[in-house]
Amino acid sequence: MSYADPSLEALLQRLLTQYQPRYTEGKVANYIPALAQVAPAQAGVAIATLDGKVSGAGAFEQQFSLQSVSKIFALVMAMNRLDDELWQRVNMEPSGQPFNSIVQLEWEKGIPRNPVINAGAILVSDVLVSHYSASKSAFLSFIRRLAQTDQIYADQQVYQSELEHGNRNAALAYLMKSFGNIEAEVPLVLAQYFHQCATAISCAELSRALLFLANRGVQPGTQAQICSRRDAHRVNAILSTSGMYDQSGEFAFKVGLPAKSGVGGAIVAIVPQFGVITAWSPPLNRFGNSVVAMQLITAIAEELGLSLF
Ligand SMILES: NC(=O)CC[C@H](N)C(=O)O
Repeated sequence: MSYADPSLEALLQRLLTQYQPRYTEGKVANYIPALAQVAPAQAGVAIATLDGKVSGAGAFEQQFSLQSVSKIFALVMAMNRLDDELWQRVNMEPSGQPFNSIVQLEWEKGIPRNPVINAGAILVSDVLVSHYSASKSAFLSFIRRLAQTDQIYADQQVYQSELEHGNRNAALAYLMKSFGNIEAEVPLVLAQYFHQCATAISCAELSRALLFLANRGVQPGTQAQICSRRDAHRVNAILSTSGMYDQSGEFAFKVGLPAKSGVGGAIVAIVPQFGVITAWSPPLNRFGNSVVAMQLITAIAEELGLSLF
């Protein structure tokens, strides 16, 4: 049982009422039928703070498709198994390209620019398949442990839809395999990646699950060391420069927090030493980032003075 902070709740409610009507400015992801069916006029927002409180407004307890935000959890799991070897196989630079771009990967000989574009995340999925037994359930157990609930599953409809329409991700995976940068069989790696993307989670659960990144790798409450302090720093650095795809520069300029978006409509922002904000609303802008979630997080960071810079 967690408690809410009434003043944060009032702030979230006010901003949600102000920004939710702007969902009409975006378009729900339509690259797979399972996501194209999601109703657009929805939004939720939640803040988990290091003292264990979770405050929310709107549909903050409703689950949505985690999509690219899953790349954070997979990356932490991979970092827990590989040290420098990981950073020889994937770079740490912003890409300046759409998240599923292929050209750059060919130029750069199968080494993805960073672990949060699709190519990099597929490589990270390869590390999980190769270094964890039962890697799909290991991923799910990791998120459940962090979110402190067993009510998190991979949505089978989304998973099937991803598999059936995954040609571009398959192209990225086979291209990396041709350069010798993927170890396992490509279908296994893609199944792992799509399974991660298909995770269904709520704003409240996601905010709670990522608190360790705001707390130098330690999960507040249990005090468990989820990753090293150095790796928490590294993940936040990558999210600051690359987490919002080719809108990462603008996001740093306007908000100034490590953040990650997903085409399910979620954006999560890490506020070191304070907590984690998750906003969700399905319609996306042309970069694949949620229109309303972007506005909500920008406004929250501004009102609470959360920018790191
Ligand atoms: N940006 C995203 O959320 C991309 C995830 C999506 N499943 C894909 O691989 O294309």
